[in-house]
Formats: sequence, structure tokens, C-alpha cells
Amino acid sequence: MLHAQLEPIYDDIVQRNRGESEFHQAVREVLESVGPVLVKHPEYAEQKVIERICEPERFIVFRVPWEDDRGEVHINRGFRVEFNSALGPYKGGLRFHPSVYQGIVKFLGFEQIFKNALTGLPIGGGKGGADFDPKGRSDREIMRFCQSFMTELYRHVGEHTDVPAGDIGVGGREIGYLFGQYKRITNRYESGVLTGKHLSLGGARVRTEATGYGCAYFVDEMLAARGESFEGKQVVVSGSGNVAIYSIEKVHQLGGTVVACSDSSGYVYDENGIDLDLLKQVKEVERERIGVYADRRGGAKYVQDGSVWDVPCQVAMPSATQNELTGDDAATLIRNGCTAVGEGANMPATPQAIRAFLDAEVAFGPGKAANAGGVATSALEMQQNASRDSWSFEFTEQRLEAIMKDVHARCFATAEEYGMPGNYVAGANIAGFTAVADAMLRLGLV
Ligand SMILES: NC(=O)C1=CN([C@@H]2O[C@H](COP(=O)(O)OP(=O)(O)OC[C@H]3O[C@@H](n4cnc5c(N)ncnc54)[C@H](OP(=O)(O)O)[C@@H]3O)[C@@H](O)[C@H]2O)C=CC1
Ligand SMILES: O=C(O)CCC(=O)C(=O)O
Repeated sequence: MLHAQLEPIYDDIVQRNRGESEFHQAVREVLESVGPVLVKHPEYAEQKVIERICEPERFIVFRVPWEDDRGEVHINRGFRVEFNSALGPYKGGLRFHPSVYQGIVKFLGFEQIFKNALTGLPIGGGKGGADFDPKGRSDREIMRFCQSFMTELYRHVGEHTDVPAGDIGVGGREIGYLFGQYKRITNRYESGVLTGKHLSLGGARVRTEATGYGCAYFVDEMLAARGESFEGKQVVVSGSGNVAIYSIEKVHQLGGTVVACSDSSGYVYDENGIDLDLLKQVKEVERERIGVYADRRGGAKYVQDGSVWDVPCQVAMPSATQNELTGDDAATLIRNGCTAVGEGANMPATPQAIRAFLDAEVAFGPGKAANAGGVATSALEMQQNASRDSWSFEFTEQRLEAIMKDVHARCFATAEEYGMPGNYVAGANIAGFTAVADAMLRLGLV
């Protein structure tokens, strides 16, 4: 439910951003949480902080022409939303996926504002991408696309301005090509302009693993708050990309067993636990479909139709894409004994699913808290770039773990403070919102 004061503001946002359903959804979730904050802090309403925070500082849309291996010309659309820079330079990933349009870019950029604030690090919120489909494209095609994309984007980014990174369809390979083109156009070796770089290009150890590891740490904290742990638990992770793979790795290290994971073609069920070396070979090296995992692993089953959420588990970690876990899926998970959910992806659970989890007192870690480890480690990469330093894996992972414990503690304490103990959605939204709102007020009318 929206606080009465927020109804007209939300209606106006829907009118001004027509057809952008994912953005409406992300805004509504935050506004539903911040009603009690407005009662405590009337200055936010007086200074129209909500209206300002929901309007991007800047939204860039551009043409991306490129040529495939046969010489055919293609035109894609590129985006970058520079949503909020109250706490630091805009920071957030780039997504290359055919579904990308401004509603998706804006929902992701909006979420990023509060996620980045929760890390306690000096980063504002931004996001970008293109409606480019990298599937089936050769390495040279990917390179040409990235070069064309950066030929426009370079005007808008910089280590003190806006620092993109990866997201769906953008990993270390793409970041390398984007950085190469930036360096070539500007004639500057400005490592801090992008994060998620290869180590040899000024990248940080643990950035590849950070989102998945961080999500597992966050779930571990939620379990610990209830006197439990991963030990002996069956876990289902959706997706089999960067976030999913490293969530699986850390869950296994923490004593859980991941029995299923997926991609957009189906899911695999492996009752002995996912073989991570094989999964990495299939997904990271060969860039193959998930069915290939089951072809090579005795005892594993590939299911093309159906939902990965039908697999019984005590912990679920949706790590693929937005709105992939519906109200019906949540009901199935709860019925099967699931007691904890950590969102590795951004907004993977629908509002109906979130409601069902909260009503059933499932420990539910929303993406802006649970998957904050990726962007936090990006901020650590920026620190290393600024000081021309390179930290060890062990030290960087310790920092990541400490940050995730701190994000958990902040969400937990804020939910208690506002009379909603155990509600991490409210805790994350309120703690993230107040940090950004206070900074905006201190900056004057911006
Ligand atoms: N990378 C990062 O550091 C961070 C990522 N995130 C979020 O985590 C999620 C996953 O990102 P990441 O792992 O980096 O991306 P990847 O591109 O590495 O992997 C994405 C995975 O999700 C699957 N997927 C994507 N779209 C769909 C879809 N429409 N239906 C079913 N499956 C789908 C992909 O399957 P297929 O290959 O078949 O498309 C793939 O297995 C996203 O929501 C992203 O925003 C959040 C924080 C940080
Ligand atoms: O590391 C980053 O800057 C981006 C991470 C990201 O896109 C996200 O948190 O969703």
C-alpha cells in the first residue's frame, strides 16, 4: 500500500514514464517502503525529494551502427541513464540483451541508486546497455559492437563522472573491448573509467566472483540471524551466468548443496550437487546451452519445460533476470519448505512473490541488498585504480565479506527501527533512501 501523500506522486511518475512497466514496479516498491520515513522527516516532502529522486539527472540514447562478419550493417540502440550522483560518480553496469529498452534501463538505474548507497561507499547510481543480442555472435562481431558503442559513450563517462561495468551479456571480454576503444579515442590510460576489467588492464581480484559470493554471504547472514546456516541445505539457483556460477561456488564453500540451475532454454537438476568445474567449462569457456551440462554429467537431468522453482529446496537464489519468480513460483517454494531467498538478480521476484514470502515469514533478501557485493567490489576496483594499487584475493574477499555483513546489519537494524523486524525489503529501501535523500538535501536544490 502507498502512503496517501505518495499516491499522486506515483500516478504522476506513471504518466510521465508511460509504457515503462519495470520502472513503475521498481519505483512503487521503494515508495511503498518509505511512507513511514516521510512522517518522521517532513523535510523530504517539503523539498520534493521523492519527485527529484525518481527523475534521472540525465538519460542518453544513441545509435550504435556495426557490421557483422558477412559485411551486413546492423543498427542497435544504446542507453545510459545517469540517475543520481549525490553520493559519488554514477556507477552501474551495462546490459546487452534484445529486451533492453528505456523502462529496463531506468528500473535498473533506479535500483542502483539505493543499492550503491547501502554499500556505504562513495558511488552514485547509473545503468546502461543496448538492445543488442550477443548470442551466436563471433568474437570479432562482439568487438566491433563494443567499439561502436563506446564511440558514443566515451563523451559521457570518466572516472569522476560515470563508471560503467558489466551486467547481463557484458563480462570481462566486453569490458576489455570497451576500455580499448575508450583508451584509443581519449589517448588516456584512465583505468578508473570502467570496472570489471581483466587484472592485466587494472582490474580487481574478486570482482568476477563478487556478486555471487556477496549474495551467498548475505543469505548466510540472514540464516545466522535465525540461528541457522547453509550446512546441509539444498539450494536452487536460477541462471548460469556470472552471478549464478559464483553464488553456487560460495554456497558450496559454506556447506550448502546447489541441486539445480538454469538458463533461458531450461534447467538442470543434479541431486549430487552441481559440478562447478563442468558448469564453468560449459558456460564460461564454451558459452554453450545448459542442456550440454546434463549431456556430460551422469545422473543429471535436463528439463526444457517447467520452472526451476519446482525443484524442492530450503534456499532459493534467483540470479537470472527481472520478474523470473512469480507469485505461483513463490507458493510452490514455500510449500516445498523454502525458508530463505536471496535475490542475486535485480528485481527477479514479482511484487506478488515478495508479498507471499513476507507473509510466510521467509527470510527475503532483496536484490538491492543481497547483490550489492558486485558494485561494492567495483568501488574497491576504483580505489585500487586511483591509488595505482592491486590487492590480494584474500584481502579483497575479506573487504567484500565485511561490506556484505554491514549491508545486512544496516537493513536489519533499519527494519527494526521502523517497527518491521525481519523485513529486509523495508530495511533496504529505507536505509538506502535516507542516505541518498540526506546527501541531496545537503547539496541544495539539485
Ligand atoms: N554481473 C554483476 O556483477 C551483477 C549482476 N546483477 C544481476 O544479476 C542478474 C544476472 O546477471 P549476470 O549473471 O551478470 O548475467 P549473465 O549474462 O552472466 O548471465 C545471465 C543468466 O541469466 C539467464 N537469463 C537472462 N535473461 C533471461 C531470461 N529472460 N529468461 C531466463 N533466463 C535468462 C541467462 O541465460 P541465457 O544465456 O540463456 O540468456 C544466463 O544464464 C541480472 O539481473 C543482473 O542485473 C546484479 C548485480 C551485479
Ligand atoms: O559493478 C558495477 O558497477 C555494476 C553492478 C551492477 O550492474 C549491479 O549492481 O546491478
